Amino acid sequence: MPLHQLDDNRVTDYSADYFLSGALVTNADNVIVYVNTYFKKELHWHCNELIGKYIDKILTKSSKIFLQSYVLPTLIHEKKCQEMQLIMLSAQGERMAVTVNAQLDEKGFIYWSFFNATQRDKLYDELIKTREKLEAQTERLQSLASTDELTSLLNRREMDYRSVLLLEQAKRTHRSVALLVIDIDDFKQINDTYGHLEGDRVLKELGQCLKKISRQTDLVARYGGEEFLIMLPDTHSADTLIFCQRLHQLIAEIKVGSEGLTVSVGACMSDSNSTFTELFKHADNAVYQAKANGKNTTYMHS
Ligand SMILES: Nc1nc2c(ncn2[C@@H]2O[C@H](COP(=O)(O)OP(=O)(O)OP(=O)(O)O)[C@@H](O)[C@H]2O)c(=O)[nH]1
Repeated sequence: MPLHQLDDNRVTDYSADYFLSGALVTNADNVIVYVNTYFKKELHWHCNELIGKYIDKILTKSSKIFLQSYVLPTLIHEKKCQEMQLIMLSAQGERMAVTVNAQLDEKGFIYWSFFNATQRDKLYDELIKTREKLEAQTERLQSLASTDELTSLLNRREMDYRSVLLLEQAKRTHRSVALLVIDIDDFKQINDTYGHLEGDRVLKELGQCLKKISRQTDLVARYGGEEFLIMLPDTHSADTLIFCQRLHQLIAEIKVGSEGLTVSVGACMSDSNSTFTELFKHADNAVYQAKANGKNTTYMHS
């Protein structure tokens, strides 16, 4: 324990034992030659259990690997290493997260200081948990803001947003896009006859059916009460009509009483100048035409 004599004969003890951090010295063979009493007080090591042993003794397996692969080479190269994160072991094998600074002298001795980082790690863990919670909440809010509650399809706002992006992409790649407006036939009558809950069940099943028939890249939305939209990228008019035929067949499998559900579909194809507003207008007019043609059919805008 070094004692320092002041000019006026007062003796002041500046021992490293008073520091609230571990101080340790290793020689050129990585053997411990000095430890302060922090190792006894906080980690319950007896001095003689450590002096003469390799520094590995107080480190976990992964910290030993880090020591050999990074810390020692860095010390040789740069003479010092700062704020490294290691896990130290107590005499009973308990783990303690530590921040380590180390300095190499010209004789090969390394002067290590270990700071307890448990509190910091706890705080860090809490911050990570809080961030994960916030991310999950944000995801949920984003999903709520973009999907229709009843059918889980895209809602109108999300469809308006995504359709513009999809059309821009189609223009860049010179591909055509089909827009379908799907309107349930006589839905008011379904509600009036079977009640609103049954009407909701029909909307839900139709939503699932549209999702099932569509590709991952298609946009499928509930756009209004009983009006649905599908946007098919990279699709030509012949394929669109085949798609609509299948759509009518599949939708007929949804039963309302003893009858199969029917829809009227208005379809239109994009060209290189189409905007979503124009396409929607054409497809919407086409639905009216399909209704005027007796319902349960598709009308393609030309
Ligand atoms: N159950 C239920 N009904 C809804 C919902 N949104 C809208 N509707 C009903 O959908 C019906 C639409 O009726 P109309 O616009 O007259 O259309 P329609 O009866 O399908 O007639 P056509 O379009 O000519 O075939 C109305 O009765 C609305 O109340 C909903 O979320 N749930």
